[in-house]
Amino acid sequence: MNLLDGKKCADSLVADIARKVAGYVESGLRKPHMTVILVGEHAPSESYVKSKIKSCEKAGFEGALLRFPETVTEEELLAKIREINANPATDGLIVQLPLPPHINPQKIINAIDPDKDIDGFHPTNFGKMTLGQKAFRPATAYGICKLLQFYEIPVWGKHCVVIGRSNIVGKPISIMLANDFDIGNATVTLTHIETPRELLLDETRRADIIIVAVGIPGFVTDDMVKEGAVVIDVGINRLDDGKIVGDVDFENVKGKCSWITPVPGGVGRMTVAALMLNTLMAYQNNFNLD
Ligand SMILES: Nc1nc2c(c(=O)[nH]1)N[C@@H](CN(C=O)c1ccc(C(=O)N[C@@H](CCC(=O)O)C(=O)O)cc1)CN2
Repeated sequence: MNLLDGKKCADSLVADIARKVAGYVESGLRKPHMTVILVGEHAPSESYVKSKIKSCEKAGFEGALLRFPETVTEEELLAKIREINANPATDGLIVQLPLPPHINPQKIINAIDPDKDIDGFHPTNFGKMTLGQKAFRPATAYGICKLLQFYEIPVWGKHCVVIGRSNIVGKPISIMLANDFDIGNATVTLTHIETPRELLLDETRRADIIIVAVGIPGFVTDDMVKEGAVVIDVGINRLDDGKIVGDVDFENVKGKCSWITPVPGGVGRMTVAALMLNTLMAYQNNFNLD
């Protein structure tokens, strides 16, 4: 079993970005700028946002965190988004999810200028990504592709089974793996927690690559995995004792895999690195750079 080290890969990507940014700044351009909107006091979101701002510093970006109380109205949030959309000094804007129940997340995402939508969640970017056009790609899915590329894990012609159909992970990674550009050309089955158990087992036991994002600790067990498979765990589950575990029963599954991501230290790290790649792209688009 080999570990897919998300920290190592993310550090390498961010160091590459920092070198490029240093060159742009030396030539007289301003730094890339990312704005993060955080609503409320959701503890995991606090930690993710902190790591995004820290990563901005490492990449040579300016990162601004805008905090709103839990009670902020949808209209107040939309007004702030419109203001940032109109500000040419901001290259990328994200609204950290989840949002409080009184705010419709899709309405918020739809309000972000697609040219600043570094999360790649806006329907324009999602559609372009699906059609194979240049677009911001959802960061977790993009990060998984970068991790597979970093470790030179072949995807072409492989049978991939994705478990979980969320808009931010399951759907985009299925599309990206199946597309005939980028990392793609895999044969992909998209399953989810409603998939009948027998059907799910039938698929996962034949899978060369399993990607799971269901938010259920230990969901993927060793009997579901073929010898030599690659297992990508997107889950981040906080147990009562404070421990963070993924959706894979890591201790029992690892012996069967050729490659596996740890949690923490796997896909989560790549999510933040891929967001930095998208921010760099937004900046390069703004200044017509390569
Ligand atoms: N606007 C967005 N909201 C959310 C996204 C997103 O991509 N855009 N994804 C998730 C949360 N997320 C990024 O925002 C995220 C999740 C996990 C990690 C991470 O580094 N995890 C660490 C462990 C975490 C810990 O110790 O607390 C790891 O896996 O090593 C980063 C970002 C939902 N919301």
